Amino acid sequence: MYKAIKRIGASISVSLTLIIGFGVTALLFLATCKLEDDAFNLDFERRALVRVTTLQRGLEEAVQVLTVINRLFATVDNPTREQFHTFTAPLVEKYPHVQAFSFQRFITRGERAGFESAMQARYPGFGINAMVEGKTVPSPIRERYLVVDYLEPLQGNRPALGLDMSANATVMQALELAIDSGKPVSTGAFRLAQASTNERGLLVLMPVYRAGMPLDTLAQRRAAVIGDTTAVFHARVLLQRIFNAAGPLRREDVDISVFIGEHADPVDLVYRSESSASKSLLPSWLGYRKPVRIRRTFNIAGQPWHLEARSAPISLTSNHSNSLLILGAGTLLTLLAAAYLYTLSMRSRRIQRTVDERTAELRLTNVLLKEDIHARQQAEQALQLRQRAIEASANAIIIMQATAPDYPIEYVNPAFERITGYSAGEVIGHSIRMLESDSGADAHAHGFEEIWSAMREQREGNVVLRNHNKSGAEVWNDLYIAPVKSEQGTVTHFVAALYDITSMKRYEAELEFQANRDVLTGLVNRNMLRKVLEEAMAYAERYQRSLWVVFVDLDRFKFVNDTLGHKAGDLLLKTIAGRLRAAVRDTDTIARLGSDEFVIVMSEYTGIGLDTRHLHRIQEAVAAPMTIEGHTFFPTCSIGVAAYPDDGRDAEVLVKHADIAMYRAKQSGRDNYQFYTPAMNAQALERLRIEGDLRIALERNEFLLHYQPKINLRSGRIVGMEALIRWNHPELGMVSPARFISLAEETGLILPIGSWVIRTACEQVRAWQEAGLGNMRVSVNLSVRQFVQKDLVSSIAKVLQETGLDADFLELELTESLVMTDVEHAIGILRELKDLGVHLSIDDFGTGYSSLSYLKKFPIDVLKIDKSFVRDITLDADDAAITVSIISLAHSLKLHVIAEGVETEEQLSYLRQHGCDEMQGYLFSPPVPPERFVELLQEKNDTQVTTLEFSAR
Ligand SMILES: Nc1nc2c(ncn2[C@@H]2O[C@H](COP(=O)(O)O[C@H]3[C@@H](O)[C@H](n4cnc5c(=O)[nH]c(N)nc54)O[C@@H]3COP(=O)(O)O)[C@@H](O)[C@H]2O)c(=O)[nH]1
Repeated sequence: MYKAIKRIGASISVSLTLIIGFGVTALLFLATCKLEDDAFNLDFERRALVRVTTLQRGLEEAVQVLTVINRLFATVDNPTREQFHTFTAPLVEKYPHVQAFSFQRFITRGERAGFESAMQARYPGFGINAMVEGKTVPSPIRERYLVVDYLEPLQGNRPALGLDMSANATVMQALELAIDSGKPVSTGAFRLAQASTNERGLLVLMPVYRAGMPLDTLAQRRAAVIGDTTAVFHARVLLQRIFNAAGPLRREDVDISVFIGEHADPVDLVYRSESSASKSLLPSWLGYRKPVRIRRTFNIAGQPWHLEARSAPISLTSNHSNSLLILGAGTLLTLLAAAYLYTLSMRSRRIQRTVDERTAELRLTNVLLKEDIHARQQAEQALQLRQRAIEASANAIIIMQATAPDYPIEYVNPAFERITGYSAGEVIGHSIRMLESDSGADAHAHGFEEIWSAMREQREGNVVLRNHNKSGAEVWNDLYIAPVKSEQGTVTHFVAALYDITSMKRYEAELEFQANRDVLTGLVNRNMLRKVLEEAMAYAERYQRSLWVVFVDLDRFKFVNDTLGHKAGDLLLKTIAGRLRAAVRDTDTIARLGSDEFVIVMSEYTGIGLDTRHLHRIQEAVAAPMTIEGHTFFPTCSIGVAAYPDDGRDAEVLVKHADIAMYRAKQSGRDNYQFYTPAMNAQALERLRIEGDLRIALERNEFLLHYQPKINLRSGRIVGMEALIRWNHPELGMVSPARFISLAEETGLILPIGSWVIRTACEQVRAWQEAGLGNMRVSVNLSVRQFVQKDLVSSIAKVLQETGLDADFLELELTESLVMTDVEHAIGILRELKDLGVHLSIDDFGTGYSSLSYLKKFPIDVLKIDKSFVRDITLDADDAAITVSIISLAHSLKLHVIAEGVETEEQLSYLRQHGCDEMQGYLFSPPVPPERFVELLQEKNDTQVTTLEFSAR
């Protein structure tokens, strides 16, 4: 853009220079031209006027001469031809511009012949002639002739001699004027007889009157006229001679046209002088200036003359030397200036171009330089970025020289120190060998061998290393090594990337742990147990050894869990896990299957046989008292054992059989161990069958209720009864609730079954009331599932309403563990039930860990002492003490207290002695069918019931 502007500027300056230069030059030229033209015009005008004056003077002079000649005739009467010759001869000589002097005489028709013959004597062949179409021919007969009589000089004018001029109107017209005026009169132009060409001439006439004749009037003059003296002028010659005679007027730069007439009528043109310049073949407009014209009209002898002087078409150079000089000089200067400027401009342009080229080159160089710098910067930035990236890398980067055998370290990044604990200063220059921890026994340590061999073979290598950092902590590293080659392809270095995969390994271990371990206790889980067991079986098979699968289940764990919560339960489980670990051999595997179920895999090894002492050790370990959240427990466990290969060759089968055996141990009163027998398997199968039958028992109406009386210990009367379900199985006979209630709980069948129980009990009691058997209260056991069902209260209200039993005669028995599982929730439900009007009783009281503070909040009516305390009440001081405490506690809380499982008089006596309110047990009656219960009512309540009577029954 800048260049273009400069170029335009240069062009403009040159153009301006040219314009101004030419403008000034033109102005100067024009001004000078004007001056020169003015001067020329003046000069020309002056010279033209000189010509006009010369012409005028010449003509006047001729007229003067004519006047002189005419005086000859006025002075001398009828002068002779010789006289005429003598008189005119000097005049002819003096005035060469006069073609001839003549005397023209009027001759009448009659005089013609005489005249002609007289003349013929002197001039043979003479005749009066006339001019016809330029030729002289004998004049026709006329009345009067005006004949050229005297003619001087004759030479050159002979054709005119004898010429009759009377036929020439021009001549005659002028003659008349001359006759009338008595003055010389010039004719117009006409063709002269003596002229060889078509050139014309003129005559100046002056009348010749007869001597002595009066001439005062016109008529006198016309009458007196005899002829005229004539000066004959050959117009061109006349004018030529006049002008020639003028000397200085002979310049050829003036074109002169002379017309005998008032205007420049071409017909009247008698003379034209052409300058040599006007004869140029060049057109006038081409380099010639416009001619200057001077016109003058003057009168000579009554004849108007018109003269036009025209400057010859001269070139601009003539008379314009100065202006042309100026023009030339100006043009030259302008051109020089323009050329100079142009040269300057061109030079400037050349310089500019050179500068531009240099600039472009420089720019290109600059661009290339910039690109180079940019590329370098980028390369540098890339290097820096890589350097920073390496520096910032979370992984250790190590660069080693490819110099065997040590391959010294040349560079380590900050992550290296973070991972290994070694600073750059500590390792640079040293072999990577220093990183190898002394862990020869570690299989992963062999990874370093792979690194060394990779470096020796100059190839890539990758190993996972379990190593130790500087402080000795275990670290897992994933180490990649790769050779770094020079441009020539020589391996100069090795670069190693050391990834700290310790966390990943830990996480893997964690995952593995979670996949195979029980999170709570850290023991092997069910999944891992199978693997361990399969390995152990394979080992046992290979070495023909025995193998035990020991199923350990804590007794009453559910109680702890339900009463103290999961946290306490977890603590208990962890404690038990630790105890089991301590109780078994290192080679034994302990697994936790869930809840309080543990499985121990015991293998027989050489010198380490399997016997029941191992089981005892487990029992003893578990049974050690433990205190959790201030509560002391004496946990026990039930153990089932299945032996490989006798009890199964499959891991699952073995565990299942051990479970069955454990179940049997539970049934056998807990805190014992049982070895699996095929019979147990049959029982387990039966359990499954019961479960199936249980689902249809309600529909088949196979359930019935037995009622166990509750006896007031003061009155000895039946004051109520507990409704206990019975299942009259079509094949198994009467099935105890102990065999199916827990199963019904597990399957959820307890809800419809429990609902049936409540309704049936209410109907029965209401029926008895209506039958007049008294207003006794019936208690019904409520399972956990029933207690937590949402419509419990409403469904009970509905049953009461539908059966018509007053709520006061219904008592709901809830186990201690049930209400202590979620105390706040339990309190809410209990209050609702209480609001309904039913009685509430805590069953199995004393077996759990009821908080007294909570107990106070429960809106309960009765505490039922568990039969396990009653059983040994007379044998075990603790049980006796607990029983007494419960009675005392109940009373202090203004609750009734009832003891169950009373079988002996001693028990009864003890309870009565310590203020127990009621009792229930075989001592009085087992649970009995309704009909029997009616009989009992009738039997017992109608008589005074005493202790003795109980014994007697
Ligand atoms: N949720 C429900 N549970 C019920 C229902 N019916 C019974 N049960 C529970 O089943 C368990 C076993 O009951 P059962 O075999 O009927 O045993 C009861 C009595 O027969 C027995 N008992 C009564 N007196 C004595 C005695 O002197 N000695 C002795 N060894 N046993 C005796 O005690 C059982 C009653 O116990 P409890 O309920 O704690 O009062 C049992 O847990 C029942 O609760 C039911 O309909 N729903």
